[in-house]
Amino acid sequence: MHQSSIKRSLGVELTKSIKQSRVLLVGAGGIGCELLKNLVLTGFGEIHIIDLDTIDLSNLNRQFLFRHEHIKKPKALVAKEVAHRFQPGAKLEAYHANITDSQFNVDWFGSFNIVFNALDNLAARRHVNAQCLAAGVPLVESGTTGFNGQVQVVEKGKTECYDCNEKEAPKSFAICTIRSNPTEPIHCIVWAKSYLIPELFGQSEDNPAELDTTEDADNANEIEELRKEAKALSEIRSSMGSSDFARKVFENVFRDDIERLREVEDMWKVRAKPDVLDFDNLQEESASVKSTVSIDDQRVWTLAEAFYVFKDSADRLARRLMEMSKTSPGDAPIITFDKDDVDTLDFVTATANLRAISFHLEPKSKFDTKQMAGNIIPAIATTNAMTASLCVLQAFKVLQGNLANAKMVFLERSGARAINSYSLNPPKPDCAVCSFAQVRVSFDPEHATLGDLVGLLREELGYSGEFSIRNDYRLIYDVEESQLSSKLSDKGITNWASLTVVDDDDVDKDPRVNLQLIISARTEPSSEESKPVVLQGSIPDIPRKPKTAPVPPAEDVPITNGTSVTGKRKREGQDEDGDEPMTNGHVTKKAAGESSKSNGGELIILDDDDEGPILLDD
Ligand SMILES: Nc1ncnc2c1ncn2[C@@H]1O[C@H](COP(=O)(O)OP(=O)(O)OP(=O)(O)O)[C@@H](O)[C@H]1O
Ligand SMILES: [Zn+2]
Repeated sequence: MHQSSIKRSLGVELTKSIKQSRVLLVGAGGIGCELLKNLVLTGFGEIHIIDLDTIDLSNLNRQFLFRHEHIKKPKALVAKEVAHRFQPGAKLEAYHANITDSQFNVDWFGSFNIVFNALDNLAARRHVNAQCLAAGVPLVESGTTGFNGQVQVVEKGKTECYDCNEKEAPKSFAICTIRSNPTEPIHCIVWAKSYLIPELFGQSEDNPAELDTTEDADNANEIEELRKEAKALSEIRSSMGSSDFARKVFENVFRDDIERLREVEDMWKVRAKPDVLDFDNLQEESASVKSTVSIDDQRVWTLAEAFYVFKDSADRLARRLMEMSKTSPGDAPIITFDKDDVDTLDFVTATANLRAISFHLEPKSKFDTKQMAGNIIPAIATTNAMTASLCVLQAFKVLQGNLANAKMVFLERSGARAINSYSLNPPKPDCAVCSFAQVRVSFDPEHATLGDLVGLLREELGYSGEFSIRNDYRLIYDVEESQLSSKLSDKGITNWASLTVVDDDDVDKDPRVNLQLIISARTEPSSEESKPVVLQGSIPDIPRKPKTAPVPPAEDVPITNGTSVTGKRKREGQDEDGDEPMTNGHVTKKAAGESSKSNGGELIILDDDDEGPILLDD
């Protein structure tokens, strides 16, 4: 958009603050490329871009700033160079670096008006969240998976932070589901990939990550059964190389095992018993299957085809393993599942489908199996583009100081609307990440000890009871600590370290909220009388932890734990269809031809050729 149209749409005031803003963009991947283009074209005054990665062939389909000739070059630098061409007057700065590096300290974060996260991992997101809270800089957090997208505005003391809500643990499946009672195709795929392949060709794992091995009552019997079967399979394993190998595997898992399960009558009251598969029948039926069938990855194979691929891939893997033992005798060779290793993918697709058919579940194509087994959710350029635009719309509210109208926005396909937005919740009072007080402390790296720091907390900040000090990685001090004379630098505390003091006193003693200590190395030379650890600024008033969490205002839709993208969260009040009650957020369309109203305030008009302008009045 031309600058004068922007001024007309957004108003003089907002256009001016956009121009004067210094913003940081963390991540120049799928969302980052789109966002950078938006920021540059909207006229943001100064944009700093950071990304630790280099460009890969697989990025080119959606990270549109990158071309073939850029492969292996740093994303941040290329993104800067290419985006600069859109707006030659733009002031851009690029860093090919990790955002968690200590050079990007709190003061550096504090030099920006807004930070945008366009990251792909929890650790970096958490880090930026914490730094923005410490620096008091607003953060626009975003993420996408497939067709889903999410944008969240975070401002210390005013909104929930990224960590106010617990994040969902990676998905794992109960052993009994995988082993005995698969009810979805994914259960068969996980069985093939995380159980059968390791047992036959790899190292039998006691605790594969995808299996929940907690020994509760339900699982205990299964674990016992599993051990018995593992033994049978390891005997089969020793027949590898003989012409019987595939038959032995097949008869173990698709005949004997299924027969055993069919006898557990209780299991089949509400669903059909699994079918026993017959090796000889299928051998006959598969005689006419083309030897190239496994190349056909889009079409779901028939039972006979799956059988053919099973036998063929089992033989390929067995030959490979024997070859490997010959070339490196002594080491026990193993083959593990890799979605890009065709032999293992063929084996997983074929065995998962044989199992799916046996349990009356839907078999999957090799292509789908690859996505599911590799936990791949394809990135979708359109979702990234829409999410990046929503980030900019939210940034406008932040710049206008209009947080009351800023929103948590979700893009989704399942609900009635593609875009849903919700008022921002106030910070969770018991969130250890954002409910904190903060002090700055300078220290003399050569002399300061843990005792000096603990002394400062006791004497100047009034900590009398039990408390502990930790950093992101470990405990530095607690009441049992005896090494008070160790130097802080020996404890890994360097310039710009951030430590958290946790008041461990009982609730009845009215413990303080967490205290964040930002520690910087002293710049002026130490004199004889200067203390090794010195509080900067005045003594802060550290609030007490709330006893019970206050109820959020009634008009807000509470946002709690669940599934989504930036933090894998789901909203309370959302029913199974994904239709949630809407409160404030809504998207309305303005009749085509109506003129755009520019009040420099809350209305944002987007031009849409087909439908007329779209008014986002959120
Ligand atoms: N700690 C970090 N510091 C700087 N940049 C980071 C950090 N962690 C992740 N990133 C960057 O964030 C970007 C996230 O983009 P995106 O989700 O599109 O991932 P991708 O790796 O480019 O693509 P995909 O994972 O889908 O193949 C990546 O370019 C990645 O290098
Ligand atoms: Zn929080």
